[in-house]
Amino acid sequence: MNVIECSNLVKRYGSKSVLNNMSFTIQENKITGLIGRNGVGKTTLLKIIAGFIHQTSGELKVLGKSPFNNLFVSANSIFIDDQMTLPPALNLGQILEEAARFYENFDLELALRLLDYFAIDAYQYHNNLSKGMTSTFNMIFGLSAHCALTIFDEPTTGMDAAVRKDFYRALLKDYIAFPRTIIISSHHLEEIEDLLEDVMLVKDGDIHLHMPISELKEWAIGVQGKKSVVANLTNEKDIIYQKEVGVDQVYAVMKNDFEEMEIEQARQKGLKFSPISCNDICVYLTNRGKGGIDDVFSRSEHN
Ligand SMILES: Nc1ncnc2c1ncn2[C@@H]1O[C@H](COP(=O)(O)OP(=O)(O)OP(=O)(O)O)[C@@H](O)[C@H]1O
Repeated sequence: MNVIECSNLVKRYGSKSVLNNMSFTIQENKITGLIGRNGVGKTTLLKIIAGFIHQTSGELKVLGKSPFNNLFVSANSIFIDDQMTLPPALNLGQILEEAARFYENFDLELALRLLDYFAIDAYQYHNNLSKGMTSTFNMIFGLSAHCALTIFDEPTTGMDAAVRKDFYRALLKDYIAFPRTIIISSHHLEEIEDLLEDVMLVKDGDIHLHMPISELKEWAIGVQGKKSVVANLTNEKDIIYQKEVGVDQVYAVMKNDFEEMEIEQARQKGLKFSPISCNDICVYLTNRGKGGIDDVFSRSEHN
């Protein structure tokens, strides 16, 4: 079953177009990573899915319903980010108790055990928490809600490395015990890739790539060697990244659609092949085409 069905989704803020004709589906009980550069529209998309804001046009069904202002979607989904506003008059323990009354499958016992593990006092108030503790509490809230659709928008903001690691482990353990559809947006693909089943890469207001992480791991290949030999091999291929690595030597990254035999022949001509991490593939694919940061400095050095 598809938990999310989205076709030709458009979102504009005034004259600014953020999502352009986006179409995709997300199946039930999968963990999907939403990846993209700053400002590409990840939060906008997630807020539309959660029913917080309305799309400008296009069709969106979440759990079979149009999500905007829909009580069924609200009761069966949760959106966690670092801007969550929770009742200021209630302490953390009381907030969790109230949440347990709203969300049918809320695991209050788990929430209290996690609170205790992360040394967060249940009598504290949300407004008084540090940045990292706020994210940790929000994560506990989102995890314990056990909603059919759970959305984490950059959930680890402010968390230290140890807490981040614990969070991902808790998420995985809880997902195994209670499978559900989870979307995580993050800038740290390398940290979450072991958790993910699918990756959705957003670029220019559209889904640039949507595939299982296992396929993404083999999607690209790096080749290094003499410029003319590399050029011969990569002729007519879409190079997604290239840099000079010495005198007459170049390193290039491209989609891996080579036959085994082509690679073997190229090796015999002195070329070296290497795998590319999922994180690097996403960085290369979402490059803004303005060169690297070094170019900014080399231009000012030349002035
Ligand atoms: N309420 C709003 N009014 C006007 N523009 C907005 C509004 N919310 C977001 N935007 C703009 O829409 C674009 C996408 O923002 P969004 O927060 O969805 O990006 P993002 O991919 O989540 O970014 P980041 O990775 O930095 O969190 C940005 O250019 C942002 O300035």
